[in-house]
Amino acid sequence: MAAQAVLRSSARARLLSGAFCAQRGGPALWQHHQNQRAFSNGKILVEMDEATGVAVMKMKSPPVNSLNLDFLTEFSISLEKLEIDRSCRGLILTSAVSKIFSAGLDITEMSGKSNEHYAAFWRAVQEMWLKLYGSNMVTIAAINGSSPAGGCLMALCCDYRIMADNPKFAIGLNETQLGIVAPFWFKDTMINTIGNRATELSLQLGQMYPAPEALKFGLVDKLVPEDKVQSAAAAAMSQWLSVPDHARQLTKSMMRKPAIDRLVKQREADINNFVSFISKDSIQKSLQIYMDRLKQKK
Ligand SMILES: CC/C=C\C/C=C\CCCC/C=C/C(=O)SCCNC(=O)CCNC(=O)[C@H](O)C(C)(C)COP(=O)(O)OP(=O)(O)OC[C@H]1O[C@@H](n2cnc3c(N)ncnc32)[C@H](O)[C@@H]1OP(=O)(O)O
Repeated sequence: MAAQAVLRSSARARLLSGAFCAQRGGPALWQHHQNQRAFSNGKILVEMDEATGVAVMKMKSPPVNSLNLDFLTEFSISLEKLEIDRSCRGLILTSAVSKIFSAGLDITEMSGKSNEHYAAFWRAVQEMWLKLYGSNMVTIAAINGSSPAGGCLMALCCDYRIMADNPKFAIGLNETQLGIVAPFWFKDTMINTIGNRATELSLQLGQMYPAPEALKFGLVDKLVPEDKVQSAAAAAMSQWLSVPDHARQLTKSMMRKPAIDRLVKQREADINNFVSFISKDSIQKSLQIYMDRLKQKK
């Protein structure tokens, strides 16, 4: 895919230079055990089944798998490593943290930091989206917990979503509830999944949907009991992998390329937009109020 080609160069350069690995105290090498391979960079664990060509990526950044700069960098590099591995055809994205898929973007990365930091953070968010939404692999989200905002975006980037059938777990793009605005590419990803009107309702209200409602709304494709999420994802994966890769990949590209190209074309403008928006005093105040409420609910 065009966007993949653009993206691959920078992440691959970092991957090959080992800059990221050195920063983490050593290269994230594959560990082999029978038919399994695994690597971990700290916040992400990847287990690959060589017999099926399916990798399971587990987010393990407690307490809530919030997407900070370190996490996003590890995520993109791990994904790139799988993308360039020809034996890997499918990816199941899930969480190793109980009851949480991902709490979305780390709010502390968007509060009280320098403009340079906001720009680096937003570039990393964009990169995560470009890589996951544009992946050539079959991607299935095994949503085993709550998944607000950026966590919902990650799930929406996948080709298929299976969620634990627990009404305590909710998913949605709730940005307006924080007093912030989901950018156009978050919106495009949701429109491509549930359509324009449902997206407008959902985004304006900043709606979080408990699992059963998320299924009705089309935000997720299937609900299964909590302890069956991984096995259901594996079963769905084998169905998806029965389709010839080249035909499925070209079809995926046809569906997603317009949205991907749109961000690729305006990447720098989107970063500048984010920085000027997020650094406003009124927005910083809204985020502070939201964080205070989160802490007070305990
Ligand atoms: C014009 C437009 C132009 C450009 C764009 C402009 C704007 C930018 C748009 C940015 C898009 C933003 C996307 C996002 O993802 S924003 C993040 C949204 N996330 C949330 O709202 C989630 C909030 N969290 C929760 O609801 C709950 O924590 C959760 C996930 C349901 C788990 O609940 P629970 O198990 O009870 O855990 P706690 O609430 O007690 O949380 C534990 C601990 O984690 C801290 N925390 C939670 N979420 C976050 C987060 N997202 N970032 C940072 N920290 C988080 C929480 O405060 C607790 O911390 P403590 O120190 O008290 O233990």
